[in-house]
Amino acid sequence: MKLAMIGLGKMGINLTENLIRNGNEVVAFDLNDAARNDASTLGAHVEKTLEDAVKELSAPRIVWVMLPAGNPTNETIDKLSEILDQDDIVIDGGNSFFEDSLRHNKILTDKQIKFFDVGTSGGMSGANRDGNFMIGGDDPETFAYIEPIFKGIAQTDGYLYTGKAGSGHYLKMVHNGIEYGMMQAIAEGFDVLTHSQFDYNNEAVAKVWEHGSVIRGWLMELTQSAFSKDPNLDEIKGVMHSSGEGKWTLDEALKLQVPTPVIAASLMMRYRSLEDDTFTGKVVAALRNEFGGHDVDKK
Ligand SMILES: O=C(CO)[C@H](O)[C@H](O)COP(=O)(O)O
Repeated sequence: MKLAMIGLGKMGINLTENLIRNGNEVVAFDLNDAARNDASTLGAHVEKTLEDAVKELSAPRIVWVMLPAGNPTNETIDKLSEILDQDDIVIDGGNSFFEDSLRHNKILTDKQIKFFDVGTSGGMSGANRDGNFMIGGDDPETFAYIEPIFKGIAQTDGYLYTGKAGSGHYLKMVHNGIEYGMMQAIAEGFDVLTHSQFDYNNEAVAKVWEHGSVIRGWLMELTQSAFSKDPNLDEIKGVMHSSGEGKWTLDEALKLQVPTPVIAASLMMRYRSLEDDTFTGKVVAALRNEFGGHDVDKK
């Protein structure tokens, strides 16, 4: 099929390669010259504006938006709602907040443009080959029309049409909440090992856990990969940034009154990691000193 890829960052460029490898024709657009050159090298037809990229397509035009969540995606979808026609199709494959996707769905369906909110998992390598896609959208018939795209670029059984608009990004949000908890647990386990009386080799431990253990999986493979490059992670700081999905999952859990202590704690640990020293820590240390005479570390 022929489609436009809007956004050629880490995910968009890999999806472009995956789409082309699977027989699709890609018209690619990004503001960045180097990214457009990369896409051209991969065999995409590149254009310098969103409007020109869209003009290269024929009806029903399929436009895949692969931009950071928030303003870049919101502004692009607003613009697409102006330049696309009835029955054209917009796919948002980024990590948009599902309520933004519900709003995008309304803006586009008011103009009879079809919208699919697609959670994309598997990182850069999954975007490039055998990825994972969670696809929401109100129109199952249009999904059947675009399904061959996903069949080609996803791992076998690696895509799911989840029904109503918003449900794809909602599922990806919860997926990322789970991801926070799983990574935090792996990290805490290695922290215990590092502080223990035994002399473990982190990479060897990750490797053995990959082979037949209950906790094997891709995250463990990535753990081994990281330790193979930097055995004790001496070269990096323990600062854990976040892009919002863990917070959205927790917000939603609080709204629904569903207990999610692991995801909550994982998110708090990320926030904690952004601070060298915390006022909370000072207060607790001062109180321990006040009631129990426990030592405090002085600057
Ligand atoms: O969706 C992803 C993986 O599944 C992205 O890598 C996302 O950025 C991860 O979330 P965070 O940046 O908050 O760790």
